[in-house]
This record gives sequence, structure tokens and C-alpha cells, in this order.
Amino acid sequence: MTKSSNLGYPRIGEKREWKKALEQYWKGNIGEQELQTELENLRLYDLKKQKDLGIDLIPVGDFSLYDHVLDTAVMFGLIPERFQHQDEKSLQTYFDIARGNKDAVASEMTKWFNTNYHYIVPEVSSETEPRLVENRLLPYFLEAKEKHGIIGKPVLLGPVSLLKLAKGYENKDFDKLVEKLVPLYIQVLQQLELAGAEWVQIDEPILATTLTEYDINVFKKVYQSIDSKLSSLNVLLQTYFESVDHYEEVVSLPVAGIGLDFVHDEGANLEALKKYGFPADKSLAAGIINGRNIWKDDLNTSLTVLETLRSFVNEDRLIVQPSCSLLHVPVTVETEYELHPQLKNALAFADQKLEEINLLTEGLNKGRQTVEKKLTDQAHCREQLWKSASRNNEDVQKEVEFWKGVEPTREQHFAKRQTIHQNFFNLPLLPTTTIGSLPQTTDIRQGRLKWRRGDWSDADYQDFVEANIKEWVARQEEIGLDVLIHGEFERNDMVEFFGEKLDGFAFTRYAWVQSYGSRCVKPPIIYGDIALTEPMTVKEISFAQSLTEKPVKGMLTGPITILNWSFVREDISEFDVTKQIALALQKEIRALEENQIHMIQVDEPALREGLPLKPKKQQQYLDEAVYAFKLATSAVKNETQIHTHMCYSEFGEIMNTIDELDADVISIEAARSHGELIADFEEQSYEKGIGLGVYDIHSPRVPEVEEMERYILRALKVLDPRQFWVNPDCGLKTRDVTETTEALTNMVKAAHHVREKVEQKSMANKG
Ligand SMILES: CN1c2c(nc(N)[nH]c2=O)NC[C@@H]1CNc1ccc(C(=O)N[C@@H](CCC(=O)N[C@@H](CCC(=O)N[C@@H](CCC(=O)O)C(=O)O)C(=O)O)C(=O)O)cc1
Ligand SMILES: N[C@@H](CCS)C(=O)O
Ligand SMILES: [Zn+2]
Repeated sequence: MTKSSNLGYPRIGEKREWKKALEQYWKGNIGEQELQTELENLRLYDLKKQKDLGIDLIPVGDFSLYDHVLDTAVMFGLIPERFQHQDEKSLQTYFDIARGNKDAVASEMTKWFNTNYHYIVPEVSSETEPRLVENRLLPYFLEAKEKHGIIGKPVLLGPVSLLKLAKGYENKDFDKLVEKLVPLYIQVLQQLELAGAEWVQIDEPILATTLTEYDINVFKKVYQSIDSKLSSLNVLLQTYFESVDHYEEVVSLPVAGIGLDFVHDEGANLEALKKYGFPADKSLAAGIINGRNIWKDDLNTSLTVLETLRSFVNEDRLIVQPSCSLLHVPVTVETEYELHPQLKNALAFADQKLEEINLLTEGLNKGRQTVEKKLTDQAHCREQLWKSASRNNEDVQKEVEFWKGVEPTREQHFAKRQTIHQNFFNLPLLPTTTIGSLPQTTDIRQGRLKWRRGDWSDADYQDFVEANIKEWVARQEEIGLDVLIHGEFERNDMVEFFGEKLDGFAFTRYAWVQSYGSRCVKPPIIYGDIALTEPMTVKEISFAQSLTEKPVKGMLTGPITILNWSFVREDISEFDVTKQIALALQKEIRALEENQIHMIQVDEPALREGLPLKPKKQQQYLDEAVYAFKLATSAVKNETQIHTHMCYSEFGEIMNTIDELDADVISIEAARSHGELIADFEEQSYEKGIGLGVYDIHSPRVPEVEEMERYILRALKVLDPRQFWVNPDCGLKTRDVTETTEALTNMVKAAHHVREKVEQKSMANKG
């Protein structure tokens, strides 16, 4: 019999119970015991649901109190030195590493491969001595067994991926560190074996990236050692997000099962399997349902792929599963009462995906005819949406066609624009600004809720938003910032907000997905052709500008970020969707200019995240990203200064692309990654305006003036003061009013101190 399996279930709960419990705990409103009880209830509910949905191999230990990479690091004693004096098993230490405390900065946070999920980067030095602090999988395994009679499949991030994702050690010490970790992994696995586990899923997502022969040899050694120490426990080596480059070697690793993604990378894993076969003594866990999108699957095609796989793999050794953990999709479509039925019928979130897996497994085990009717019904639901009028907006399609082959370019080169901007804005050296959002307090979110529920009229809500803008324009002036922002108070999220305003997007009520820690996002759904029907941001930004003599930066989200942070239709290319978004933004930018907004920031924080994992696909993606950004931003007047912003990714390798965007100023996160980005500018020259974040906005800690001064001075070792801007790492929506006011006041002081130093130096040089 073929089995069904899941790789990971969303941890946040149907109504974000997880997030609410965590935040209540952090605020001190509930204690640790209450938090743990709340989370246990949630876990047990989710386990039961998966069991009821008919899943044979249910993951345990995929749950986390913050992030699974942090869990694995802490479990093996990979605790940053600055937290080592704290109790290594305490919840306080765990959360402090993730969030920082008043004495110590948090660990870096970065994107989990090409997703909008962020993990906490483990800090490992060449001298680190890992040790098993506690086997955190064991209680999860026992809980599932005792409470629901489920023999769960513990999930664990593998040692090679863990170290590849970590930072702080020299490459030459990689082997040595892996060797130290392996016996600890073995201990964990042996304890699970003893407790009765039959399968364990070891995630090695790094196998879907490009690795060297050397790395592959490390894999061989690691899994050989693990295999030699286990007797009954079956190791399932799990890969996801792309195909594996070294197919033959990967499937030959000494493990009981291999998990492969049969959804992404245009069937490359399937091709490799057909060419090289699959070892007869291993199980194949076939990732056949897309864990990254929310569309109902084309089950007919998937069943055909599975039937092909079955001709290579014995039916008892075939496992049907999603392509990756369901962490990246919302929990259930059931509660989306307000969606148009045509759209709702075409959607599958985590629970519906598990139903699809069950159905495919049944189709394999009992024959296609037993599920034929359900397959036909599902195909019909898909077709209804596919051929709907929303996908046929002729005006939009003609405009996209018109731009084909046209290279959008600004009228003047940067050097000329720079002079025009200097005269136009007359900003001081090291101008200070922020990234766009200001604190989204409970008061603001409650106000929006009242408006959405109809307790407030549109006019009430508009007055409320304007009152906040007014208060904060005054506060920004008082603090002494040079370039102001309106604060994004009217926005629930930087992508969802635009999705709500543009044609072709649908938005949901509960379809949340974890982004980092307790923070969630509700990606809008791009189901049709995208069009701008009326200006989206002009009212609030013009209002802010009317209150001050200082420039107010208009604030938009860029085409690639809107694309990457939405769930996207699959009937046309992503590039065509991006161009539709870019053309809508082009119109919005024109409207802002017509309303006297001369500085416009077009955020692209997801540009780097979306970089394909396979190098062969990267250049095309980057070219398309540049094209879309320029399509949105190039048609502006010479005096208009275009800004962009990026955060929480590795930027070194895309510096050329950043330059090609031709934005006049870019602000990039740098402080949370502990200043690492500055080194990239030692190797590469960059001439346009740039603000490297001088403080981490994800930590409640308010940085001192001197600390930020040091950041600025460090950056000025490699960047010219005439190009440098002073700003935080990212938007301030997650911070409170006091923290924000204090931190920005300190930031402005730091900028002024350095400005004076630079001016004195320049005078001295002239003298
Ligand atoms: C910059 N980042 C973003 C990413 N992705 C995005 N799509 N958006 C981003 O901004 N990826 C990279 C980073 C990740 N950073 C963040 C930062 C902050 C958040 C965040 O704060 N998320 C909020 C949800 C925001 C939101 O939509 N809020 C709604 C309110 C929804 C709600 O909870 N309503 C309640 C009632 C209101 C209440 O009582 O508070 C309800 O319906 O019950 C709004 O403002 O209207 C979060 O809470 O997690 C995300 C990513
Ligand atoms: N303008 C946005 C960018 C976040 S990446 C903000 O400030 O929140
Ligand atoms: Zn940002």
C-alpha cells in the first residue's frame, strides 16, 4: 500500500491562536504555563485534524515557538556567546536570541531560501563545541503517541543544512563542525527509535541549491555515520523547493527514503528519475502537491505522474506528499465566507491540500476509477476560474503588449539627476529619513477594524488616519528628520493594501501565513488581470506634504515584491503578471507627481528573496526584475527622486542588479546583519545614494547614539558622505511610539554628530 504523508503543518492556527498566545506571553499577560497549555491544545488539535484527513505519516516537531532553525540551533547548544550566561534551556534565552534584550542584540534574521519566511541565523564559530542540550523532538513525539495514538514522524533540520545556514565560522572548519554535530544527531535519533518512532524526516533543503562534489561527499559521510548507528528507525532524507542537482548521488545516500520535489523546476527530478531509475531498497516520498501556492491541483496530471513513479518504485515504497512543508500556505479555505464562489472553488490551502494527497493516495491504492468523479469535479472548478472574464481584460493585455521590446529608461543619467536633485531638495550631508511605516499601534488596528465592521464611516476612518499623519508629521519635524514619510497608517500590510485596491486581486479574511516570529502576513491572491482604477496613495501622501515644508517621500510597494508576496495565477507567466503590476504602479507614480510629490520610494524587499535557487535561472529573473522596476519608475520627471528599499536578505551577489534598477537612492537593512553588508562595498563601487540601516527595528531595544554613530562611521570608511543617507533597517510598524521616538531621536543625533565631524574634516582639508 502506498502511504500518504505531510512534511509540516502551519503552526499558527486557524485564527492565529499561536501568534496571540505568544504576544500575550511577551506582554506579560499570561505566564509560561498558560502559554504552553495554549500551544499544546493547538498542536493536538492540528495533529487530530491531520489524522482525520487520513494522513498516514504525520509530522511532529515541525511545531515551533518561534522558528525551527532556532530550535535546532538551541537544541545543539549553538547559543551566541552574548547569551551564554543565561539558562540555555529557558524560554527567556530562546526568545532573547530571536528578539534581542536590553543588553544584547538579536541574532541575524534572514529569508528561508526563496520564501517570505525568515529564520534566525545560527551563530557558530570555528571553536564552537556543540552539545545536546535537550532532545526537543522527544516530547512532541510522545505527546502525539499518548494523546492521539499517532506514531508521528519527527522532523528535524539536518546537520549539513543547519551548518550551511549558520554564520561565523571559517569554511575550512565546516567538516570539523559537521563531525561534532553528527554524534549529537545520532543521540537524538536513537532516543526517538527507543521511544517507538518508525520514520524520521531529516530536512536537507540545501540539497536543492548548487553544491560541490566536496559537499556531496560530506553528505555521504554524515548519512553513513547516522545509518551505521540506527537499527529500526527509518531516515527519510527530505529535499524541497527545487530539484536536486546531484540526483544519482542523492538517491544513493544510505537512508531508507528520499523526499523529492516533483512540482518545481519543470519536472527535472522526474526526468532524472526516468533516466537513472530509483534504488529498489528505498522509499520515494513524492512531493506532488504544491506546498507554495493555493490553487487546487490538476489531480489528473498528478495522478499520472504518480503512476509513472510507481512503475519505478514498488507501491509499498511510494509515499505521496506535498512538495514542501505547508508552513507557507494558510490553514483552511473553509472559513473564507466572503470569497466569490468561483474563486473559492479553485482554492486549496493546507487542509485542502492534505485532502488532495489523501485522494491521490486512494487513487493509487484503489485504482483511478474510484476517484474519477472527484478528479473531474476538481478539474471543472479549475476551468471555471481559468476561463473567467477577470482573466481577459483587453486594455491591460494591450498595454503589456505595447511595452514589449521597449526599454524603459530615465531621461537623464544618474550623474545629471544627482545635481538636479541637490538643487531641488537642498538636503544636508547625511540626510536622515525612515523607511515608510510608523508604529501600527493597537489603536490604529482597532480603528481600521471599526471601519471594516461598518462601525465607522469612510469619512470617520479618513479623519482618524489623517489625525495620525498630522501627529507624526509634527513629531518627525520635532525629532529633526530631513525627509519625512506619512507613516502608512492606512495600510494593513505593504502588499495586501495594494492588493485590496487593484483589480485582479482578491483578499481573504483568515488566510494568514507566518513571516517571522509571531508576525504573519495575509498574501493577496492574484487571480485576474491587474488594473489601477483610481489612485491608491495620493490622498494620504499629499495630506502629509500639505503639513510640512520638508519633502515627504511617497511610498509604494514595487512590482516584484507585490508578485512575490502574493499567491499568483499560473495560467500566464509571472513576468507578464509583474508587468501588469508595474504598469499600474507607473500610473500611480504619475498621479503622485501630479500632486507635487517629488520623492517616491518603491520598495523591493522581496527582490533578492525571489532569486531562483538554481543559478541557470537567476539572470533571467534579475533582468525581468530590473525591467519591471524601470517600467514602473522610469517615466518620471528629472527632478523626481526615486528611492527603493530592501531588507533581510543577502545582497552581495545582486549589487549589479541593485545598480541597474537606476534608483537614485536605496535604503538597505544592514544593522540586523551586524554590519556585514558594508564589506560588499569594499569590493564593489556604488555611486548612487545609499542608506545602510543603522539600527535593527525588529528588536524592542533602543540603540544608543554612539552605537549608531559607529555604524555610520564604519560605513563612511567605504562610502562617500555625499552619497550616504541615515535611516533604520526597515519600517517601524512593529515598534511602539516611545521606542520609535527615542530611537529616531538618537539616530538624528548620531547623524548630526557625524555630519559635524565630516564638515570639520572637509573644512580642515580645504584650509
Ligand atoms: C516587511 N515585511 C513584510 C513581508 N511581507 C509582507 N507581506 N509584508 C511586510 O511588511 N515580509 C518581510 C517583512 C516581514 N515583516 C513583517 C512585519 C510586520 C508584520 C505584521 O505586523 N503583521 C501583522 C499583521 C498585519 C495586518 O494585516 N494587520 C491588520 C489587522 C489584522 C488583525 O489582526 N485584525 C484583528 C483585529 C485587530 C486587532 O485587534 O489588532 C482581527 O481581525 O482579529 C491591520 O492592520 O488591519 C501581524 O499581526 O502579524 C508582518 C511582517
Ligand atoms: N515601506 C515599508 C517597507 C518595509 S520592507 C515599511 O516601512 O514598512
Ligand atoms: Zn524592509
